[in-house]
Amino acid sequence: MEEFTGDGSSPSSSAAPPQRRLTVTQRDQIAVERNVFGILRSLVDASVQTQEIMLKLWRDKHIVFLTRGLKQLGPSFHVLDANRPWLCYWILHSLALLGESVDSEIENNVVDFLSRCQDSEGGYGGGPGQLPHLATTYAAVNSLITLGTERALSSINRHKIHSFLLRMKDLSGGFRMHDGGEIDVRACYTAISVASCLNILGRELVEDVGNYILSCQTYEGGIAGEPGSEAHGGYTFCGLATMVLIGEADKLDLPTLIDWVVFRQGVEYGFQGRTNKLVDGCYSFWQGGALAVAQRLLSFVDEQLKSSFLEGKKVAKNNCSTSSPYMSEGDSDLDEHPCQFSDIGFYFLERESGWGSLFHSAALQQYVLLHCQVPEGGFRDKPGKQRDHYHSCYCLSGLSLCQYSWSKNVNGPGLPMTVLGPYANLLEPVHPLHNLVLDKYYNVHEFFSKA
Ligand SMILES: CC(C)=CCC/C(C)=C/CC/C(C)=C/COP(=O)(O)OP(=O)(O)O
Ligand SMILES: [Zn+2]
Repeated sequence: MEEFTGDGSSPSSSAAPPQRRLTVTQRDQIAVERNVFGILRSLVDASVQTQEIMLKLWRDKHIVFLTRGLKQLGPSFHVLDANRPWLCYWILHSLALLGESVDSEIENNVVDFLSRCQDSEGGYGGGPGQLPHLATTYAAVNSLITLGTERALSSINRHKIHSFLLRMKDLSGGFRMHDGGEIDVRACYTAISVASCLNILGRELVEDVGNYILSCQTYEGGIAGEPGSEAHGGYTFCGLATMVLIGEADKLDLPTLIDWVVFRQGVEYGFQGRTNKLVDGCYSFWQGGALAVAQRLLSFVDEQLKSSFLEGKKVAKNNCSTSSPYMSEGDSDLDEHPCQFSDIGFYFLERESGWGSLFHSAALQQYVLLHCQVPEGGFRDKPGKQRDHYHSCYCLSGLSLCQYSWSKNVNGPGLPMTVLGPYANLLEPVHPLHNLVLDKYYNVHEFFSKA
């Protein structure tokens, strides 16, 4: 076989120092390898570009879809007629997560519309003149907090809402959704969340609600809507958040609850709402939110694991005590200072996340961006389903939780490594107990702490 030197000159037998020689086959091999390397590199580049495109958050399209929804809320809008405060919240909160604010005309329309939904005896109904309901009260209050202006916040009749919440309180400790309505964990959460944000949370509202929630934690570890029912992600979030807001999260069986929630993340990377059901984008918030809350409860989980190990049994569930582990010394006199309960949610934000994310947050972002995001704007439950405002709100809320899930503090910066896709995907951070954009929460906390 003819030989070639490595630099292409003729073979030489002179006394010159021996040069490394390559055979034709070797040269061909190098050429082929360079080629393959080049092809691989362009494939990798192309796939990075494709990924950047596929994993891109289509902000502008979402903003158009959401804003259009808000403009349709007028008197001629009859779809979801009893749910219009919800539509306001889903849309306004989604826009706030995207860092968008609404113009003053829309803002005034929303404030006027919600004022017409406010009952003269307190609370908000699903539309003007409708029965006040806890779910729509939560949606209306969160909408007004998200608007955040003086006009929006002062349109809320806090004292009347307080009477409405007291009227919904049941002897069991739980709350009814409306006069004569069902008692469930959703009602407890919406009542306590609203009272906490409005700085009207006192002992009379808190009394025994913890015991009611404890009676809903099931053998699986998750929380059901009512005693004896099946554990569900929506109620697990509501139950856990309520327990934190009243300072009693340590009474839940936290290790089992966390176990149940983390195993709800499926092979599709999304979360399912309950055992053996399909994954759905909205559980990115309900289940992801429960874990975002739980990751700040490390000290209680440690305590429970230690005591269950030492005692060889589960922690007693009804080990009631009135002092809250969230409060600083001297805060125990709650009867004289009932509004200190409202500060629990505020100080919760200072609790550090001991573990980092408890779920696969990059995988969940992939599910939301690739399978739930509709490129024309909006989000859906899963491929094959239509986009809607509810799924847009909870997919975006879950996405935000993922992006900040490795930050030590809730208001720490979103770390580039934890944002899947381009960094421009980064959303605003949320208060995980209320699902309000953090700045909006700080604003309302300050506004009503003077009251
Ligand atoms: C603040 C507030 C009002 C919170 C609500 C929380 C929430 C989402 C509760 C879930 C209710 C529920 C049992 C849905 C099951 O629907 P399904 O059977 O259609 O869905 P699945 O198959 O995913 O369980
Ligand atoms: Zn859903």
